Amino acid sequence: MRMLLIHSDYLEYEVKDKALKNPEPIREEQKKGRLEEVLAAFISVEKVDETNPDEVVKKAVNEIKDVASHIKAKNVFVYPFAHLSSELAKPDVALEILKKIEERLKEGDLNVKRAPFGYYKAFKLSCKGHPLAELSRTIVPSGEAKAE
Ligand SMILES: C[C@@H](O)[C@H](N)C(=O)N[C@H]1[C@@H](O)[C@H](n2cnc3c(N)ncnc32)O[C@@H]1CO
Repeated sequence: MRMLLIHSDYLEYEVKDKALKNPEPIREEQKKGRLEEVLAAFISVEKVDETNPDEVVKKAVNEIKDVASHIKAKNVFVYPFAHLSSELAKPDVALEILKKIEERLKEGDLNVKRAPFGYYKAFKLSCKGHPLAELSRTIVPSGEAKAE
């Protein structure tokens, strides 16, 4: 899994079109979304994650919580983003993993949204620019060497 973490004044998105034949079904109110003072987690789920989804979910949640507490962000946006890797996991596996990350984060005291999966989306972001405002993380199941 590859994550790009951006601390932003806000993140807003608008669903434009289907990017998969069968995108995640969404309600009207999910076609647009916005959070203020947010840690945006742009996530590419990778093939290697299919070997142990539960472990990568746990590691991703820990990383996101750790960064959120350091930058004192109470809002997190889980954002499916297929552009951080050339070895993407299958969509059905990726969606399940992203849903689990959202659920686990919600168990804590963070306010969490997840952007819809399987769509082209317009989005606006306002990176804060402090030293911890732009971070990336590579997460793999243990026992898997990550080819650089
Ligand atoms: C396109 C761009 O504007 C938008 N932001 C986009 O990326 N859309 C992606 C994700 O929502 C999702 N998706 C499919 N596979 C994956 C995967 N392995 N990991 C994460 N998302 C995935 O399916 C869409 C097409 O790849």
